[in-house]
Amino acid sequence: MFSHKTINAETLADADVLLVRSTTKVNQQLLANNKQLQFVATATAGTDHIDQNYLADQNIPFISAGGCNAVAVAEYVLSAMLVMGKRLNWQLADKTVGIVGAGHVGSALARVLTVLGIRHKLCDPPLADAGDEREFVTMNDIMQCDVITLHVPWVKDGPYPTQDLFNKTRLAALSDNQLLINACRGEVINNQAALELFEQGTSLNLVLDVWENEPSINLDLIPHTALATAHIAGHTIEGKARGTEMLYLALCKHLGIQADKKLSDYLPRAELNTIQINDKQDFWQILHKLVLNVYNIETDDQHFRANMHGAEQFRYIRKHYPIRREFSAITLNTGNFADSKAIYDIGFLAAK
Ligand SMILES: NC(=O)c1ccc[n+]([C@@H]2O[C@H](COP(=O)([O-])OP(=O)(O)OC[C@H]3O[C@@H](n4cnc5c(N)ncnc54)[C@H](O)[C@@H]3O)[C@@H](O)[C@H]2O)c1
Ligand SMILES: O=C(O)[C@H](O)[C@H](O)COP(=O)(O)O
Repeated sequence: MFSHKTINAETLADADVLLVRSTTKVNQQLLANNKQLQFVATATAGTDHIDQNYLADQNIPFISAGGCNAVAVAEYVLSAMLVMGKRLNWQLADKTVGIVGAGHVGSALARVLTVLGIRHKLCDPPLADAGDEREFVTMNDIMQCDVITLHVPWVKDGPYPTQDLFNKTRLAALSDNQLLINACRGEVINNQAALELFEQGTSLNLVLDVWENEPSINLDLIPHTALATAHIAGHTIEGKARGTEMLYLALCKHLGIQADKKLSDYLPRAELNTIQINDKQDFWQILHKLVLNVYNIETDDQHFRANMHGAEQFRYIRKHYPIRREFSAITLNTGNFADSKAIYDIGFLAAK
């Protein structure tokens, strides 16, 4: 096992299989001394750290763990919306959410919003052009939404680039009645442009989990953000374990061996495993309390602001991220609460 500090062309010279996460850049330089690699995989949804063309040229099979942390990111976005909705004095039920990128994460979020009755629109030109039958809107329509949340891969060129999707023009077009959330890749928002607009007095509501040039991010941007975290939107224990399980299954298949381990055998019981609902409160109060009980983005935000002074801290915060669970780890006693179904439909478990 290697850390980002020790993995290099020499240490990988005799590797047969390479399993990574997002901080290891897999390219010709890293694999320069290796003549025997048979399989590469990343336990992440994003693949921008992998030179897939190089692997294909070398006939090295590659897989990623698309979808492993989609639920985690959707829960992160919901927590952000609930916290920001309260700060902005919004009724979330009256707001429209624009989801850019309708893949695993965008679709998981759309499912949650559908259950909650929150209007939402999807923008995904690659899927629309490929014949996906869902209804899609343009970026111009997305720009009118109250909440805009980004779930695209980092793509530098080609027909659907996402780098700088939110350039200075788009950022300047947003009002202080809108909320922009980036939990995909930092390079999708031009951070320097955002900083310049803030310094000119814009009051954009910006939630950033991901940053340009991680881990050496632009520290000056942090105080201007409404909520800031260290690329942990997908870091539930379930999300990480699912990614590992996907790689394990793919590697077993590649090696022709029987997989005999299951993710469910390894997940610990949640510390806070049962919540009792007070059915005198209204649905949105209960939802707010439940979601923030399981994942309160403000806790991560405060920790980030207090400790984030440079690249080493960025890495440290991510590496030492506390155990975070998904709603599905928590059993609820909803008593006579009339809207229990919606709560279960966003992932919580019903007590037997
Ligand atoms: N912050 C985190 O912890 C975290 C966790 C998971 C994923 N991510 C990032 O989020 C991205 C999305 O994750 P996913 O699992 O949903 O990936 P995915 O591949 O399932 O979905 C991405 C979607 O974006 C669409 N897309 C591509 N270019 C687009 C464009 N120009 N405009 C609109 N849509 C476009 C694709 O067609 C696809 O449907 C990943 O690539 C990764 O970089 C971050
Ligand atoms: O792409 C992904 O899946 C996420 O960004 C993921 O959370 C990255 O996590 P890391 O590999 O950096 O721990």
